[in-house]
Amino acid sequence: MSGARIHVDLAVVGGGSGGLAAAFRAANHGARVALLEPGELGGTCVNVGCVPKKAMWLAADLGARIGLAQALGFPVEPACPDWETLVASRQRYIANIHASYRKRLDEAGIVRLPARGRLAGDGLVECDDGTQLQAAHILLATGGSPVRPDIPGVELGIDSDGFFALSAAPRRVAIIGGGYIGVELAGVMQGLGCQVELFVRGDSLLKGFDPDVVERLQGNMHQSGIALHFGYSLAALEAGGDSDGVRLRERDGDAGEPFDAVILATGRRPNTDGLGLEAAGVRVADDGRIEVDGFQSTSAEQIYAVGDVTGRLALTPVAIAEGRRLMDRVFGGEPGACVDHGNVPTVVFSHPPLGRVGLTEAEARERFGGDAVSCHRTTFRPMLHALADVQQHSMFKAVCVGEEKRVVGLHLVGEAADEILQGFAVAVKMGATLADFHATVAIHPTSAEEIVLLR
Ligand SMILES: Cc1cc2nc3c(=O)[nH]c(=O)nc-3n(C[C@H](O)[C@H](O)[C@H](O)COP(=O)(O)OP(=O)(O)OC[C@H]3O[C@@H](n4cnc5c(N)ncnc54)[C@H](O)[C@@H]3O)c2cc1C
Ligand SMILES: NC(=O)c1ccc[n+]([C@@H]2O[C@H](COP(=O)([O-])OP(=O)(O)OC[C@H]3O[C@@H](n4cnc5c(N)ncnc54)[C@H](O)[C@@H]3O)[C@@H](O)[C@H]2O)c1
Repeated sequence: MSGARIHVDLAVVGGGSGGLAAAFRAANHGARVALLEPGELGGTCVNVGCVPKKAMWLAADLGARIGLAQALGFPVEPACPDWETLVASRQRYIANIHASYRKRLDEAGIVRLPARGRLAGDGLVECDDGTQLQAAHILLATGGSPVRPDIPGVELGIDSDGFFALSAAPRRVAIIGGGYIGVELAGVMQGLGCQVELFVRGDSLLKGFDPDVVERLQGNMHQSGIALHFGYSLAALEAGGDSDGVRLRERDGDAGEPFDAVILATGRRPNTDGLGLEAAGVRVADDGRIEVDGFQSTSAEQIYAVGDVTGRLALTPVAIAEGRRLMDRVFGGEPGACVDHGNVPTVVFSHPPLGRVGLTEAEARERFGGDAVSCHRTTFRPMLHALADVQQHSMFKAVCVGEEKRVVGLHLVGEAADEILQGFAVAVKMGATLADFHATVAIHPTSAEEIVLLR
């Protein structure tokens, strides 16, 4: 392909969740599509995000269940998994996804270019292998990358990409950052037999989630043996001296004992470097994200962006939905097609998982006024944990508005919260009231029934 100029209806820059979904949908509408991806197909989610994370989470969850099984009389001993076997099975799963994408792209007639692209103006996309794409429409779906704090010794740490490249389990691990990734990796690594300490700047984990369920999660994480350090200000990473380890130095404090690995989970930023955005007239916000309107259009004609590069909700299903709806609009004859970013459910794959859909109590009070809001909570021990006499509790909370008690927020933490939330998200999106929940007969005995029984 090198040196060739290819004419297409759509050039997709980035073959992650959003780019692939858009490419398939556009091809389905009859468009001629080319997709540029210099790395593995599937982007962050498939290669260094949701998929490998969930594989490790499932393994950690299994480990906890071996302990529960033992308590119920099964003749088994909790043990750490063989890391190599676990990673090999994870990577086999991912290789199958790559193969499936390649096959689907070929079947859809989408031109696949293993190259990095940049905008060259007037509908032209230049690829780093010399190919030029002349496109009627261009979609930017370049995702994001981890950011590291600007401190001395930062290169001694690894980020989430580095976590997925580990060839063995570290014994002692420090994780910096109390967002999604910090919390998820803390639970995963503790569950896989590492000794985890989580260092957080603020006074709680998961800012933006409902504080009641977060507090319950913190209790469960502490119970599982994770050491939580709040109000921690990291000043530097230092080589561990005689050992191979890495020490954390706190601002105005001492460097502690060395860790075998330090994971920096301090946020992500959109991938826009070298994309030629300015010259093409694509406006970039101060924080580096590509600005788009509600229809995914950028400030430049016929150039669109979806997913993490737009810096809105950095979730795979959001990137996919944005890509599909955009292509329904551009090639599918649906001029009003766009994504409703309200009531998007999300789950943090902590141990146990924590999920939300809709507003937190504080957000509801601000939007509707304090008097209009009522909250309904339950805390309980799931049956399996009670049987095994494990002190892990679930907490479910509904935030309701008005006399009719419309449910505007649902916040769950506890076993199976990840699977329970999806169906209830449909109900919240449809405007269900607490009375609708009560009118639904419970499924007994389950954790989910606690939601339709909330008082
Ligand atoms: C550790 C981790 C766990 C996560 N877990 C979850 C989860 O459980 N659930 C969930 O919903 N979300 C999760 N996410 C978020 C999710 O992965 C992202 O929201 C999603 O991948 C965004 O998709 P995207 O298409 O915008 O970008 P990406 O999937 O990042 O794809 C962008 C692609 O663009 C390519 N690219 C970049 N620059 C260029 C260029 N110039 N030319 C051509 N190609 C280029 C990149 O190589 C990449 O493949 C997780 C993220 C991380 C990091
Ligand atoms: N289960 C999921 O759906 C899932 C999982 C992982 C990631 N994601 C997506 O990816 C996005 C990025 O995740 P993330 O965890 O990287 O970001 P995040 O914004 O959720 O968390 C980053 C954390 O790092 C902290 N931090 C930043 N700089 C720091 C510093 N110098 N020292 C100490 N702490 C510092 C922040 O206070 C914050 O708590 C999420 O917002 C989410 O949308 C989703």
